[in-house]
This record gives sequence, C-alpha cells and structure tokens, in this order.
Amino acid sequence: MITELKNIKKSFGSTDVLKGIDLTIEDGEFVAIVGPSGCGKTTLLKILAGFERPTSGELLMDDALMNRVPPEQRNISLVFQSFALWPHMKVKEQVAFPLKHHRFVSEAFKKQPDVRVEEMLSAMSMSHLADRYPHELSGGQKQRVAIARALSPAPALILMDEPLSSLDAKLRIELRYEIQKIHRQFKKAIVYVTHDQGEALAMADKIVVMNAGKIEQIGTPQEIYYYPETPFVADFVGKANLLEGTWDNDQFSPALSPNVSWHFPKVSTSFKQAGLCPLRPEQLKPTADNQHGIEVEIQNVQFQGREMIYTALANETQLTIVSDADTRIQIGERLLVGT
Ligand SMILES: Nc1ncnc2c1ncn2[C@@H]1O[C@H](COP(=O)(O)OP(=O)(O)OP(=O)(O)O)[C@@H](O)[C@H]1O
Repeated sequence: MITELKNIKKSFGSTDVLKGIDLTIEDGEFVAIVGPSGCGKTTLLKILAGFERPTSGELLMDDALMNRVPPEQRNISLVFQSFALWPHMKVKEQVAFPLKHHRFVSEAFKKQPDVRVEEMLSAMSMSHLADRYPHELSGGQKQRVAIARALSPAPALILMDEPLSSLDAKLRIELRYEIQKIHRQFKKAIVYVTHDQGEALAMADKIVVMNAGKIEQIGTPQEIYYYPETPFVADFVGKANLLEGTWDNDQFSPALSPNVSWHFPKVSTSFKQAGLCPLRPEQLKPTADNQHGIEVEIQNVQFQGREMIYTALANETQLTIVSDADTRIQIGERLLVGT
C-alpha cells in the first residue's frame, strides 16, 4: 500500500498544529518521524490512524481518499509506548485477537489462527511465554507482545508511537534489532515516531524531520546526517559544529582563518546564505597543514570506548571533535584541525 499525505493541515481552534504536510510512504518502507516536543508528530500519526481528521488536504491510501474513514476501516495497526495490552488475556490470546476482529485478515489466517499466532510469537522470541498474562511479563516482553499483536493481521501499515521510550537503554537496543528484523522479514510499511534521533538514524529507510508543524527535511539517514538542509536539522539530528565563514561555490573559508579553504559539495543554499558550514564532529581532524587547518585549544576530553570526544575552542567558537581512542591530545594543547 502507498500512503500519501497531500498538503495536510490540522488546527485545534485557532492553533495551527500541522501547516501543510506533503509525504509519501512507499509500500514496505520504514519511515521515522523525528522532531522536538509539540511539533505535531503524534497529531500526524493520529491522522494516519484515523483518530483525527485533517482540517484540509488529502490522505490517500492506494489512491483512495481516507480523510473521513474511521480507524477500523483502515488496513493498519498501532503500537504505543504504553503497551496497551488487555490485562485479562494471555499472550497468545492478545496476538489472536486481531485475527478475529481486523477487517483485512486473510482467509488463511482466519482458518488457522493458531499457526499465525505461533509464527508471530516465534518472530518476537515469545513462544515460551504464550500462556502468561501481562502482569507476569517484563516491560520488554510486553512490548514484544504488543508488536506481535500489531503484526498478526498482516496490516499494510504499522504505526509506532515512541514504542521503546519507556524501556531502559539496553532493552531499547535489543528491541531496535527485533523491530528491524521483523521489518525485513514481513516487509510491512512502518511509520515510527520517536524523540530519539539515534533510533531513527539506526533503523529507518527514510527520516522525516519536523519542526513547528512543518517538514524541515525528508531524506535517508545518511542524507539527513551528512547533508542537512537547514541549521535546525543539523542541530537536531546528531551534534553539528556550525562554523561561520564565507562561501565561494563549494569552497568554504572559515572566518577564523580566511586563508583556509575547504571543499564541500552538496551543502544547501540555506547554509551558504547564512554564511555557515555544518560539520559533524568526526569531519574535523588534527592536521599539520596550516594552509588547511584552523587553530583550536582543547578544553575537555571524554573517553567513550572506541573514540575520544574533545571539546575545543577556536577563538570564541566551541567545537566538538571526535578521534580514535588511541589519539592522545591533552587538555590545554593547541593544534590545527581541518577536514
Ligand atoms: N486535541 C487537541 N486539542 C488542542 N491542542 C492539541 C490537541 N492535540 C494536540 N494539540 C497541540 O498540538 C501540538 C502538537 O502536539 P503533538 O502531540 O502532535 O506533538 P508531538 O510532536 O507529538 O509532541 P511530543 O513529542 O511531546 O509527544 C501541541 O502544541 C499540542 O498541545
């Protein structure tokens, strides 16, 4: 199923929450929506689910206009942060439930629901806990059940709203892997709302960065990370150094050392017009070439296992620099860094 949002707007009273969203979710695609609190992520998800109607614009699913179609008539499933399991049902009953009630369930699944339930539990490594009730499960296990339940009717689109945010860091990484695995295995489109840009970069085919009811940028994780189109995206996704300077086509000269010139293809015009160059910490490296480096003084060092993270001052500008763990630079040391 292809889902298209065309100039979708949503207002609550006089508050414009979505200000014209254009987005296509391809069949089987994993789309992550990221953005600061209040930017409209959940509202967008609710419009996809049918819990809210757009004020204007069109929501199309395989070319059918869906603006006013209620949730139960859409071929979708939902996974929430809060698990939302039914307390009186065993794990296997939770996963079987949509097979009886979802509108789009195939005849094969209806005829042999037990086979489908076992397939889903096995995909989420939960077969051994099929007879447990929710209160007998850990948080991570509950979310595995919620995901198995969402998948069981084989919906064309799965909507996930911060599904991992109530779990601890280790479990989040574990379940990230499980969600990637089931996405590869079942090839259903996923729209995944998250605060955690690391999650989005790690899992999604396509990232949508939202800000104040609008889309700032849509791109692959690599495009969003290495070629942010606006200072907002550079700052919101990953840590970016924004250096001031002047642009001459694709050549950038930092204001701190105007004799230095760095070549950067594909930097967007919004940075060039603002006289800014976005640089990821790992794009700045120590150099001996004073035609190519700007002078910095190291202020702080953090050991992070495989890498060292340095905070450095270039005049008044604070920069973050990352290098291999075996590089040894001392606090107070002055050196040249370049790209
Ligand atoms: N039913 C409603 N009535 C009035 N205002 C609403 C309603 N639902 C959401 N809003 C407002 O719309 C804006 C966007 O809310 P939304 O929940 O979509 O943001 P979000 O990006 O998901 O935020 P968070 O990351 O904090 O969950 C907020 O200012 C919120 O107060």
